[in-house]
Amino acid sequence: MQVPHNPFKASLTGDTRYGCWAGFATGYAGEILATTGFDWLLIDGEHAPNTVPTILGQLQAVAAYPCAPVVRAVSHDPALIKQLLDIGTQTLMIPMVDTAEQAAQLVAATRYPPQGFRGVGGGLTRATRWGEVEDYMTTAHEELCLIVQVESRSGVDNADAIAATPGVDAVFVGPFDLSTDIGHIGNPNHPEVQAMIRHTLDATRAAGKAAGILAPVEEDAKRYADWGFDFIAVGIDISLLRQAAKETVARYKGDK
Ligand SMILES: O=C(O)C(=O)C[C@H](O)[C@@H](O)CO
Repeated sequence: MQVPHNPFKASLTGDTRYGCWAGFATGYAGEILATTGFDWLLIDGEHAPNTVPTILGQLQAVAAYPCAPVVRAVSHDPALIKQLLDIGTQTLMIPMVDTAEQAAQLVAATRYPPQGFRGVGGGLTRATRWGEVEDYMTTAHEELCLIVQVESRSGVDNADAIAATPGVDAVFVGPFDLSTDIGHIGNPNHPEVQAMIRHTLDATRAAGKAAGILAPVEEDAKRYADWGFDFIAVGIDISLLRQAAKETVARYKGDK
């Protein structure tokens, strides 16, 4: 058996890929989303109540569908990264990357020696399909996609070097953290934030890498698509459910 193909990595640039944030932390909800036509799903280990076993369940639940799972870790911890890769994560997103040195460390955490320092799980892991992928250790990196999040003033200042780091496949702007970091709390549309988002996009594309962003408001998502963002999360499952529930109840009970 060969290491599974990663269609998300293969299609990083080209047509804009539309995704949804998956925050319910269950395979059942993830599987529903995977059947709706989104190109990718963000299984959120940063702000949703996920653990390694709940993320595993979601990877298994969506595996049958043409909807690529992207797993976001809660930290830069190499031990956690090792576990996420071992359960079969092939597209990994890491939040709060501020420097090229951090980016290089993250790449190293995803690579076996001598390129990095990932520990060997071998036949114990879903990543190797319990040993069936015999050349996993020499081929895993080819199908692994590392996305780093730029979401602070220092990250934007260092965006060129972060994006150019070998082994970084894409940069994902976190507009809410970025706006908050620079003092425009929760206001990604402030002109200063918009200029920083545009700068990060330009730096990423100049490095030949793909750029992504979260944009749950349609007008914003369309603007970012026009700017050239390659992958955009246009929905958040929890907000979608809440909004639909509120609209439904309002139809019967009014806005009381
Ligand atoms: O800063 C951002 O924007 C993100 O990184 C996304 C948020 O963390 C997400 O949880 C939605 O608020």
